[in-house]
Amino acid sequence: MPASILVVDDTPHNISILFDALTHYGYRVLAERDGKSAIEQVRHAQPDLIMLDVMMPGMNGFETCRQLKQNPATADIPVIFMTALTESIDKINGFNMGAVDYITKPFQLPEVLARVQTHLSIRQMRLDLQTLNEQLEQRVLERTEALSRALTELETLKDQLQAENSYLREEISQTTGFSEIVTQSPTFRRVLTKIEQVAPTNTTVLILGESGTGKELLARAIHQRSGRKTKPLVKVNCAALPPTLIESELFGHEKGAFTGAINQKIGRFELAQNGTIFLDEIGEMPLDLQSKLLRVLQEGEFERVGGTKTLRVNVRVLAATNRDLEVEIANGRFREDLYYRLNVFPVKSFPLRERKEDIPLLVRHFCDKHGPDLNRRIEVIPARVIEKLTAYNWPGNIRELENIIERSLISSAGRQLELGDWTGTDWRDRKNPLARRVTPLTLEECEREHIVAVLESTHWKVSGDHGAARILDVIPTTLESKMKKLGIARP
Ligand SMILES: Nc1ncnc2c1ncn2[C@@H]1O[C@H](COP(=O)(O)OP(=O)(O)OP(=O)(O)O)[C@@H](O)[C@H]1O
Repeated sequence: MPASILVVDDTPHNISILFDALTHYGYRVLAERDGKSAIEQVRHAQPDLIMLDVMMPGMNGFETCRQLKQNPATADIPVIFMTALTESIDKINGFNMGAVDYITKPFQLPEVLARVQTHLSIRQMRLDLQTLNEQLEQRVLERTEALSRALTELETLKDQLQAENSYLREEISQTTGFSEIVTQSPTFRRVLTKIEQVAPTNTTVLILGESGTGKELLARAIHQRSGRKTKPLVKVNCAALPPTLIESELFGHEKGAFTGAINQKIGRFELAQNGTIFLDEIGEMPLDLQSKLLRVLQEGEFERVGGTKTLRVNVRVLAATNRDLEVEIANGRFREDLYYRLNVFPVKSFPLRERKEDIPLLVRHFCDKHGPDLNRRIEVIPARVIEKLTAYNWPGNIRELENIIERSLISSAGRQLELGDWTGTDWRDRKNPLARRVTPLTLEECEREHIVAVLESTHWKVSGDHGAARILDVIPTTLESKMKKLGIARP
């Protein structure tokens, strides 16, 4: 569509010149002879450009322009003023009215055409820009709406996930409250409650229980739940160290303190400063060292081996044993005062045979714990596998179960757990058929277990001052005949 131009001039001759020239260049030309009718025409024809004479009878060009610019429907149409060279007018006033240009009469047609073209292109560009802006705004609006919808969905999803998360956390903490300790046994849960109560304090805890029942796990849980958790948890296994080395391991030594002490050594108590020390197998601690340990427990003070300087430490002590310390005291192998100092808060970790309801959970836990390393993904744990595992008495407790599951994973090629060649018989059964039975124990089994435990604690010494017969309060020959009857023999 050709651009339309309105020419407003009270002189017909001027109109005619412009009409001819502009139509010649393909523009559509409209004409008016006064300001008032020009405003009418603009309103209804909406031309692309207005050429407006300044000096007109009635309403002059400036006033006509002012009124056009006041009306939002016509304000955007560019106005070019036409003025005779002889006329003295205030051109600035014209620009203030909103005009874009001036041309002078008599017309220099090439100049007129060039100016008309320029202003029509500028107007076209402005219109294009406006359309683009509108399209852009529309798109931004659409995107914002789409985004705000997506955001609403995300918010809902986030709320759901948060709810789910807190539910899961609650469920986990309801199961144990300790992410790494697996149990659903009410008895063991009571143990965990005790752990939870004592953890934030500085109290010494004595963890009792058979080997492999998770005593170390409980010690770690206490440290983790204490105010010392960012400080070290230092473990000392008293059974793993030769008695002669325990002292320097615990308290350190000075250079030259004994043959082989080439350098000064910092002991574990110093390493555990402001943290926790876990004395595993405390029953194995040599008697002569027990008084030194008692002093650290009571005063927080000690000297390095070969040293004279007294060192002070702030260390919380956790100890564990699978021995009956009271029997050890009776046998003169454990200091009574140390026992009372350690036994402030005893916690008993139960043997697996007394919490067999945990077997399915533990089996699943160990499949997940060791499966990835062995490249196994167990999805099915058959009921017959659980039944067979439950029928067993687990003398080695959870550690033994963990080993069996690790071994089973190796022989399970598919997604189902297989026990392989595991027969479920205790190696001790070969010597003693009585132990094959699962709990509850018969009176005779109970008697046998007790006698074996006491004999173990006396290193199989039957008679004499520190012998088992004295502890059991029977004469040695009676004990010997009982041992014979129950099939108890020194290993
Ligand atoms: N309740 C449990 N949940 C998950 N794993 C357990 C649990 N109890 C024990 N375990 C695992 O069984 C193994 C033996 O546990 P731990 O070393 O704590 O026993 P312990 O009583 O300290 O043994 P020991 O007296 O021989 O030192 C560890 O690998 C431990 O992670």
